Amino acid sequence: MAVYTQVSDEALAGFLAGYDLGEALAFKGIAEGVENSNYYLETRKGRYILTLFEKRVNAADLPYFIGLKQHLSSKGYPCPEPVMGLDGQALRTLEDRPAVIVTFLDGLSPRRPTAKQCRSLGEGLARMHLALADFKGHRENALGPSSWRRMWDGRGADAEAIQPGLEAEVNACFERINAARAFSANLPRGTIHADLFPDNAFFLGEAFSGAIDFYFACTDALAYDLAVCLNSWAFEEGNATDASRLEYNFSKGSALIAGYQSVRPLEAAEREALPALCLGSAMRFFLTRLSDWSSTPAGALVKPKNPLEYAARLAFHRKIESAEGYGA
Ligand SMILES: Nc1ncnc2c1ncn2[C@@H]1O[C@H](COP(=O)(O)OP(=O)(O)O)[C@@H](O)[C@H]1O
Ligand SMILES: N[C@@H](CCOP(=O)(O)O)C(=O)O
Repeated sequence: MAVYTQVSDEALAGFLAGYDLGEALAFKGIAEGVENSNYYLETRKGRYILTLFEKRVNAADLPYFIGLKQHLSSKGYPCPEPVMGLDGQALRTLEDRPAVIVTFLDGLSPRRPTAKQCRSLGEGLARMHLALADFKGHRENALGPSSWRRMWDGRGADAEAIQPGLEAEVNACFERINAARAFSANLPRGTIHADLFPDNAFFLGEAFSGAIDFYFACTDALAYDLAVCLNSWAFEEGNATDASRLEYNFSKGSALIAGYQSVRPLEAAEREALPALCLGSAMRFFLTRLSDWSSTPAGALVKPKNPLEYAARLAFHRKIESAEGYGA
């Protein structure tokens, strides 16, 4: 579960005294999530999420993330809205951690997204890109292409240990990424979510109702965000023992791209870059998962995510030559 920091009753009461929310009527740790400690909070004013930021989030980035959510909320985009304290600040301290309260978002994260939900998600992603077009904040993508080689160096044996032959496969993918123009091309850039997986998107029925967890958001190619979503929404989930049988679901992928393009049509250069961007974003999640997999001790509170699910995606993308291969 992802509650790394316990909050005492006294600390919570003292913290809430800094807001105009009243006292807590309900306060419960949330099991989902892997990065930070999240609590469900209810007061007479409404329902909220209280987040305490743990070690992987750089405290210096927090004003950027808060500003981004304020910007989206001010445009009516459905996302958690930071709640200000009586001093006008959203970012405060609780149990020696940076902490924020944000509004609670209704909706459910799909376990197995349908093609209709993929289309709606694509629309929601493009609307997010447009709503953020005039956001002034800037943050480099700390997990962008220049970090991948560094993350991979020295990890070949870890990869071989989970699947013989994987080191050579990953090296072959790096050759393909290095040869691709996508990462140096002048693709349209802007503020991207960079982690809009199904567990970070909410739906009411088939309709996208909002996005959460903006803690990887950064300035990067807009089509890279679409590639992250194709990876996380359009592959049929396998299980821990048979991740190699994951397959691209053409109907879901093509619905996601169509939904995106119904709001923001892709430029020719973005279409051309799509296979390399999909390969690159699969590499990014493969590498962070491989690192977590190798460094998480057995019996740890949070179960690391399976890197083989992303090795399967790498193998798929290496064979795709054009955007048509994804149903674009
Ligand atoms: N604003 C919100 N409204 C409703 N539920 C939320 C909200 N923010 C987080 N949650 C719940 O908390 C869980 C963990 O949040 P998340 O931001 O993904 O955590 P982490 O950054 O630790 O991975 C989500 O899966 C969701 O169930
Ligand atoms: N989406 C990433 C892990 C990040 O977890 P989140 O709970 O913060 O979305 C992955 O699946 O590897």
